[in-house]
Amino acid sequence: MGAQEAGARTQQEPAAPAREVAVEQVHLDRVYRRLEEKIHEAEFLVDDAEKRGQVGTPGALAERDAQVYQAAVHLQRLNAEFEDFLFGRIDLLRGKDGKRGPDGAYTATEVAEDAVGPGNRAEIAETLHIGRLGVLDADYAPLVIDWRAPAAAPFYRSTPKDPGRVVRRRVIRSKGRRVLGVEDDLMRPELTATLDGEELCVIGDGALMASLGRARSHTMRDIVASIQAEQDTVIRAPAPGVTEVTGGPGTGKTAVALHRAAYLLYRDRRRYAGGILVVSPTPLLVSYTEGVLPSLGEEGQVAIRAVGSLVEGAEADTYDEPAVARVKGSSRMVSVLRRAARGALDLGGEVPRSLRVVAFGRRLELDERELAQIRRSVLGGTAPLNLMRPRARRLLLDALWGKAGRGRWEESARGRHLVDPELIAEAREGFDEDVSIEQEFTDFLAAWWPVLTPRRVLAAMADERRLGRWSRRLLNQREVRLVARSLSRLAVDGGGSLSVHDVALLDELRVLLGAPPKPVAPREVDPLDELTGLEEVTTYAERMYGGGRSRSRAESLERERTEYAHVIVDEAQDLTPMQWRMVARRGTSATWTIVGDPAQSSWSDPEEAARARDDALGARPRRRFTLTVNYRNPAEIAELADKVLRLAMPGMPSPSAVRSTGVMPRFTVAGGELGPEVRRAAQRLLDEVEGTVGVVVAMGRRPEAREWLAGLGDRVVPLGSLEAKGLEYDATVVVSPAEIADESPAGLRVLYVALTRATQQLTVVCGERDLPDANGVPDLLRD
Ligand SMILES: Nc1ncnc2c1ncn2[C@@H]1O[C@H](COP(=O)(O)OP(=O)(O)OP(=O)(O)O)[C@@H](O)[C@H]1O
Repeated sequence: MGAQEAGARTQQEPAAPAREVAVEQVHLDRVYRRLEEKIHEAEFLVDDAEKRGQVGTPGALAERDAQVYQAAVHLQRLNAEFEDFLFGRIDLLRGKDGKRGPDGAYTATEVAEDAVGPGNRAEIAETLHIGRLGVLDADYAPLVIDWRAPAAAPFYRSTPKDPGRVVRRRVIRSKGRRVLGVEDDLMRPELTATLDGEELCVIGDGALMASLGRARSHTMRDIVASIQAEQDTVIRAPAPGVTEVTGGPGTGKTAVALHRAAYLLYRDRRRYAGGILVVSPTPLLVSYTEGVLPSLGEEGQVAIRAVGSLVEGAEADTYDEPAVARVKGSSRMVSVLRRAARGALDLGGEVPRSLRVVAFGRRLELDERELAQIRRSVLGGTAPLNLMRPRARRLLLDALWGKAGRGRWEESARGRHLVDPELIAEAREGFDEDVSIEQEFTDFLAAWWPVLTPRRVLAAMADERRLGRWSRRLLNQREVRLVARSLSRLAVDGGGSLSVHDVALLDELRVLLGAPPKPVAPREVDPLDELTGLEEVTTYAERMYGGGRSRSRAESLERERTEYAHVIVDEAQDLTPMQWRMVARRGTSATWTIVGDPAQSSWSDPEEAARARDDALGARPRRRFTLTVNYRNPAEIAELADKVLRLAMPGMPSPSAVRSTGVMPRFTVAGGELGPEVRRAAQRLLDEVEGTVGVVVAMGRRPEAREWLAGLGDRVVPLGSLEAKGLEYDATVVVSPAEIADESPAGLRVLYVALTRATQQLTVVCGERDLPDANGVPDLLRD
């Protein structure tokens, strides 16, 4: 259903809602009765499965797990008492053909020619209930259709303009086993449709509005009961290549991306057992969204990671100042790091100028010139630095052997020559062994070609002079100073706190250095891996019954995983070129879904980022979609934010807000100190809304903001402007628009993000720089 084109509603008699709730209650009771039957079966199967498991053949194991899986799924669903296990229903006209799909529903999407009779009268031919999981009755008729099944698509796609077979679309609200209410949309108001001889009635104001009005909590909810047609097209888009989605704030990009992950797993579980990676801009957005997939019944195969946590063992906990971030994120860093990796060979303390060893009773020496030549020759290759080390060692030994050999040759002139190649090879082997274990040789190698870690090289870049050398003609002096200073918080070995942008640099260095891989425990051979479509069996069954062993196996597999079958990038407009490279490494043969909004980009050079994104995606075919409706902000807030959009990106269309609250944004001016005014504004909003209040300040103000708001309780969240990305609150306080806008070259776009976080109310507090007019409206928000 298009949000703008909600289906018509007719006046209903007063008893109708209760009657319709009772009708749905009857159906839900049937569903639960069926699930209870399945539970009894399940208990028997689990019991039986344990016995089969002891047989231990792959076939028996597979069968056991398949049985346990079926049982486990139903048990889990029933016991979890999902708030809305069953949430939808569609009443359909007869379709063109009489074929049924595997879920028992008719497959036709077009209406049969004779489905509508004279006087626009029609009989409902099929009623389908849609839920989080498919349930069949004992005769294999569908009691509930899985929301991702093709038969459920009309629930999301049908609009009054293009209704297909749907006459009435109903959203059912339930809690546990109790139906609480229904909301209907009529897709074919011109019809007089009957179901079992009774006229169809239409209840409520539509599900979408009901859901949008609800108070927000600290976690995102799934939107499975009210996905809109344009969103559904994205969720169900074919997997191959790249699906690119753009849309303004609040158009559901994040929600759609997460539902798409669940959909892809449903459609092709075997392929996506390779893992789906969701890259999110901040840890806050990760914790805000990570509940959605479990609520859709999917969690095992999907990793939601902040862009600063993509490298194992490197968890970013700080943000760089915009000017530093701008350099660290730029693709110029690729060349800087390449030079740094090579230059870091001289980091091993005092680098020896010559190599002296004793072998075959002689003193052998390689001088500075000879050593430099060997190094040049090794560095002529393209292998990662640490992986070049064996070759460097070999060339040193060759050179030393050459010298030892000359002496031998001289001896041979006195009649003791070695000409037999086998003897020569033997002598050489002995020579290598002798030299390699000599302390002088091993000490020399450790200092002359040290094993380098990414962190150590990064820390070495904190030396301004050294970094200046490595970035000659790539960075200017000021940029060198900024980067070096920001890295000075790292210890010499690279230990210490990392910024979000450092992590992409570390990942690049990891590739350049080829850091020796950590020894990994051999992966157990799992007979189920060989069997079509049964991967989920282990996941579920083990989660339910397997206990510690299986969980730790799954966790360790997840940790080992560096490549994914599908990569979803949320807030893609914010990835820097260096971050694109890092993400691309995790999906070299993946299919991709990328969602973002250029108008919300906090990256200063969008064109550079676009080039990096093109490189990351390569020649994969792209499919583009635009989402056009803002489900988050009321029109009053969206209109205010539009003023900043016009300044930040003139000509950029803004999404249309789907609802209006009649409550205008409020403006206040802090006289002198900001703190007391911000606290007052937050307190007032706390009294006015039920859920959360976000207080957005410039990044540099974060510590102060925490103090201003201390003691107001956990419904209030202080946030830096960059941390507000993707989040939403019932009400927001935006503190000093001018400060936020001035903080970086992309400041106006960051301000646009800050202004579009509220679902109900917005207060803008002006500080010294905002130049408020008589009504307290800052200059950036005036017409
Ligand atoms: N079809 C829908 N039904 C109900 N709620 C919806 C629907 N689509 C989106 N929403 C709600 O609208 C809000 C905005 O969604 P979401 O955060 O996914 O938007 P976004 O496009 O990612 O926004 P931004 O670009 O600002 O981060 C969320 O609360 C989401 O649950």
